[in-house]
Amino acid sequence: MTYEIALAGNPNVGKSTVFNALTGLKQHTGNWTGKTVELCTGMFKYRDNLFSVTDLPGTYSMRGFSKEESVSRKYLSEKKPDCVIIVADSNVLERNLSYVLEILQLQRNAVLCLNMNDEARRNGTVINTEKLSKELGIPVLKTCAVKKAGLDELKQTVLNICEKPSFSQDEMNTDTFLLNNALLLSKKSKEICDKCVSYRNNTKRSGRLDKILTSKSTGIPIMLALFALLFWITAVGANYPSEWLSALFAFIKERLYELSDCIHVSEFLSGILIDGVYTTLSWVVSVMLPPMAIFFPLFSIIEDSGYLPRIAFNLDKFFSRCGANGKQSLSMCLVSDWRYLSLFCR
Ligand SMILES: Nc1nc2c(ncn2[C@@H]2O[C@H](COP(=O)(O)OP(=O)(O)OP(=O)(O)O)[C@@H](O)[C@H]2O)c(=O)[nH]1
Ligand SMILES: [Mg+2]
Repeated sequence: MTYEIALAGNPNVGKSTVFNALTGLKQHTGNWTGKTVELCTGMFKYRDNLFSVTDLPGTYSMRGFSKEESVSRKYLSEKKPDCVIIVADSNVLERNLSYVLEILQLQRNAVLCLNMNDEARRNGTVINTEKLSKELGIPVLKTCAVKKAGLDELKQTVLNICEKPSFSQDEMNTDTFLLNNALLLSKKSKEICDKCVSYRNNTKRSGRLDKILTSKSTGIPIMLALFALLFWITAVGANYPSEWLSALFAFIKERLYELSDCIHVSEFLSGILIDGVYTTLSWVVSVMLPPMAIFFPLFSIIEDSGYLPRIAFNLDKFFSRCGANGKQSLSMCLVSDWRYLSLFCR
């Protein structure tokens, strides 16, 4: 049999990582929001069944109007896949649950995949999957997609749902189903989490840190200071290796002149090769390589720390005034930082 399944959930919860782990493809992943912007489909085989998986762009609600939001909403409401894998970040389940509840309004043949279980365990967040499953009326399981943990159980659960769906598409249009939905939605995310999730103190500490990094008074100054520091370290730090590389290339250039004299290369040819090709290449390498070698590792550290989605959140209000959204700030930041750096380092 061939079944159609979809991966849905909030941005940056690991949908594409689950997708890659299931299909063996290499869909773009990274620690900031809004990487997947279009539908991406792949296949995998499990117990003689073929599954066509669609990785949906991450969204915060069904009511948004950005391109990614409409792509996901349209797919879930019109395409009606055999099963939806709803991916949630176990560390911030309460925040993720409102979208889970919205998806369940449209599609009950679903499984909740509590991803990033490794981090949740480290932070002391304990989720009672049985209770949560009862509350939501769908299977719930824990995964760690980067380590491919929990994926066999996920595939088996998906197969069970596809073979024996809890609701047929017709049933999902009946009054009983709609009443059931109303009951489910009447719970708020907090009420469900209070029953099913317990936290250790450091989760509260990280919540406090989150407030500082995203509050109006401190969020923007911290962000500006951090980027100024990043820019300064890159620009100033790159000058030293740039000078060393220039000196090294100048030394090699002298040797190349000597070599061309020695083997009697014509002035015209040595002009093209040494003054043209070699000098241009060595100039580009000595000017561009050092800032790149400093900027990108530093940016990766910031990415790994999970700060980028906070930047997107902080800037969302400003960007929305010109019809854009906060997620675009990251690509703009990368491009503009890079342009200024290459001018500055010259
Ligand atoms: N620690 C940990 N990190 C994970 C896990 N799964 C995914 N990640 C990381 O989480 C980040 C986001 O993963 P993506 O797969 O790009 O998330 P996404 O939901 O597709 O994001 P959008 O496409 O922006 O909606 C990446 O840095 C992944 O490496 C996990 O189980 N544990
Ligand atoms: Mg993605």
